[in-house]
Amino acid sequence: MKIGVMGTGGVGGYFGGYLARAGMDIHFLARGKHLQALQEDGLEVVTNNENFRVRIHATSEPDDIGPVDLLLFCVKAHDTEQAARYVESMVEEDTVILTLQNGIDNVEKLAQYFGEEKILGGTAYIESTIASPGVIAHSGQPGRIVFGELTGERTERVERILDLFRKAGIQAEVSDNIHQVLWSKFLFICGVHGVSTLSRSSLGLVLACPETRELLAGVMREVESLARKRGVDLPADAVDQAMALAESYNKRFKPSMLRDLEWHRKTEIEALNGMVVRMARDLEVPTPYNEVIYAVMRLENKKIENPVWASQLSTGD
Ligand SMILES: NC(=O)C1=CN([C@@H]2O[C@H](COP(=O)(O)OP(=O)(O)OC[C@H]3O[C@@H](n4cnc5c(N)ncnc54)[C@H](OP(=O)(O)O)[C@@H]3O)[C@@H](O)[C@H]2O)C=CC1
Ligand SMILES: CC(C)(CO)C(=O)C(=O)O
Repeated sequence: MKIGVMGTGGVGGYFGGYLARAGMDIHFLARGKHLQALQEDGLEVVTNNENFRVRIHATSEPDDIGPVDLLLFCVKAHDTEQAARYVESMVEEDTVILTLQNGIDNVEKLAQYFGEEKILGGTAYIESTIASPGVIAHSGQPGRIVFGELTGERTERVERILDLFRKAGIQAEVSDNIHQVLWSKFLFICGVHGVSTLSRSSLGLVLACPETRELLAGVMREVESLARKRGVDLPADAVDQAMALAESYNKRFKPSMLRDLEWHRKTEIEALNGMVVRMARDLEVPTPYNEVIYAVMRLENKKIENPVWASQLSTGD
């Protein structure tokens, strides 16, 4: 099976690295200094218990790769549409596209572009990032993928992809209700990413302060109300489950949105709490906590995207 990776970052570089090490026919799209390092020195994956470097085919030209059987979609949610246009030449009739991104509208965006029948929903449970050009650093538990057909069917293509992941030593499972999986994770990360980033605090600190802990649960409850209004079949105790999951994380855990903010990189706020606010307005679901997070984080994104404007309004007489 010929595999393409759209976005060789924390997620694409980690899982793609394992697939490459297992000898799979895999091709990576990257750019800038990261691409140069990948081409010159290979891809290095650094984890808690093992480090490895593997020679890979990395390029910024989709035409150099050509059509693939499986395309792993691993860019930030705000890059989904540009990336979809970019990889057009890699997608043919039987190509399967598996998104491992955070957010709940990536499937829909990809389906609009390529057709729903090509898309598998998925999510990654992992803490990983590009530590330096060519190097993916991972921490915490081994990365895990949950994915499935949008219809919930256990198809032959899903079995083949599961087999591929497992042969590469990647923990993976198939869900017969991927919409529920995506919404449960969305509820979790809108709370955890939103409150940790707003307060510039690790998850342990957020949980240790009663007020931010209540804020965290409140953000999650708003997402739960929205999901129920949209008819998403979340478990009855979705918020309790998400809070228990938050408790199970390392106390020093910093979500990727907080890391992005600290490194002055555009955050995924539009695809997370911003998405909640927009959908909730249409459905008349009150989401005041999410609105505050969105307003503050939207400003942060504007400052990152337009530093000259930000400094003109911040300094001087
Ligand atoms: N990292 C994590 O621990 C987790 C992340 N996720 C989710 O997975 C998704 C990916 O996250 P993550 O891997 O951290 O993101 P990264 O920013 O680390 O990786 C995305 C990569 O895609 C590259 N890219 C984007 N557009 C193009 C393009 N047109 N051509 C070539 N390269 C391109 C980016 O390059 P550039 O930097 O130049 O923009 C970047 O290197 C997000 O939705 C995230 O929320 C989910 C679970 C955990
Ligand atoms: C919360 C976590 C680590 C789940 O894997 C995540 O999705 C992220 O930080 O982007």
